[in-house]
Amino acid sequence: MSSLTSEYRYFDDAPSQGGEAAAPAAQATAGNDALHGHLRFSALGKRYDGAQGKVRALQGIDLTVRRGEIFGIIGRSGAGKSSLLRTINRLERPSEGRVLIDGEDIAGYDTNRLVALRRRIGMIFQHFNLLAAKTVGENVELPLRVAGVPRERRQRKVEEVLRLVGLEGKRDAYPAQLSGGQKQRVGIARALVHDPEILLCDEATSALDPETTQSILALLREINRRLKLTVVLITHEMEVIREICDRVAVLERGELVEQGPVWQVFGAPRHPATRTLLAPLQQKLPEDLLGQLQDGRRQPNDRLLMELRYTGASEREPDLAGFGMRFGGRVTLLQGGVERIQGRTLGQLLLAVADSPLAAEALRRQALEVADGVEVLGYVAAA
Ligand SMILES: Nc1ncnc2c1ncn2[C@@H]1O[C@H](COP(=O)(O)OP(=O)(O)OP(=O)(O)O)[C@@H](O)[C@H]1O
Repeated sequence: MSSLTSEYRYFDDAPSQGGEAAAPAAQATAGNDALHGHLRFSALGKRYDGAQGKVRALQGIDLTVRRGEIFGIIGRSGAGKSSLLRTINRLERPSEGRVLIDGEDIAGYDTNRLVALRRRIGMIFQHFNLLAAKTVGENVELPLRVAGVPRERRQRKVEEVLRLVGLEGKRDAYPAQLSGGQKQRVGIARALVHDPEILLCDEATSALDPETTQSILALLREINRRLKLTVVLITHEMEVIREICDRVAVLERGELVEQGPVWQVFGAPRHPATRTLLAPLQQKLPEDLLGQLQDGRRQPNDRLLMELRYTGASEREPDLAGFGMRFGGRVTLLQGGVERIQGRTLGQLLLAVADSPLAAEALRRQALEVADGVEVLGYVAAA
């Protein structure tokens, strides 16, 4: 769970001569361009001293986030997502293992280097964390002020980032006068004022309605492409991962249980925890059909129900004419659909086949020629 105090401290804990503090880290990574925005966790573990003893929040995490990708972290509540995210900017200190940013272990960083590191890593939050008594412009300007950036440069930067997030006219507005989506745009603008290499998103769209979520995701994608920013996000909204992430990692009880390209993990989830998380996206057999389902054919015109799955693992797309030719008889699409994720076709189709000369097993074999996976569910009476 996020702690508000430490989030505010994020913008606040620079030493008074903050402007000079950026130098050491900048020097340390200079000449290492290929690695900018690159992130690696190595045998990472995190324990907390909880009220009932030690809580093991993370263990043995080995994970690489590549430069410029949008990387999602999912897991049920308490799986360790926030803990992992917050080790990247050392809002949390690892108990074991290492976090390497641009190839460098951040464990030994002193305050100055930590401040410099946090300027290279922007962060946005679920509840935006804007200061209510300050205008949009002042909120965005705050990290620059803390860093001791001269006034004129601050003004220029604030204008630039507000334009980038589509809030040109809102500089003098107060947060209370903004919609949720606009507030998150302010949060994004504030996170970008130091031209970071990495952007951390902590449930950034979870407080927003679906339409606003879409517009914020579009903005994040645009920023990722335009600024070549590495984005790491945690979310409980699987649609967010599907919409914008390149790769995804699944945490379960503090362990990394699955990772891969989104099309692969979503198309064919291997770990039970992943399957549970993705279950809301899966279509279930409609109740009326479930009630009628029988193992064998009782009447000659009973219909065989088959579920065809497209996992993205092959080039296959649902070939409607092919269904008719291969299965014989009448083929009806009862439910389902496919979508394109990262150029792959993923989805499920529930088909009913009536009056086919083929038996169930022969139909299953035919179906495997036109889909990545098939399940014969049984028979139902003719419609
Ligand atoms: N400051 C803390 N002190 C003690 N235990 C903590 C602390 N922060 C997190 N934990 C515990 O560590 C575990 C992982 O928590 P974490 O917040 O990282 O999970 P999460 O996946 O982000 O959960 P959520 O989706 O609910 O935010 C949980 O058991 C949590 O109770």
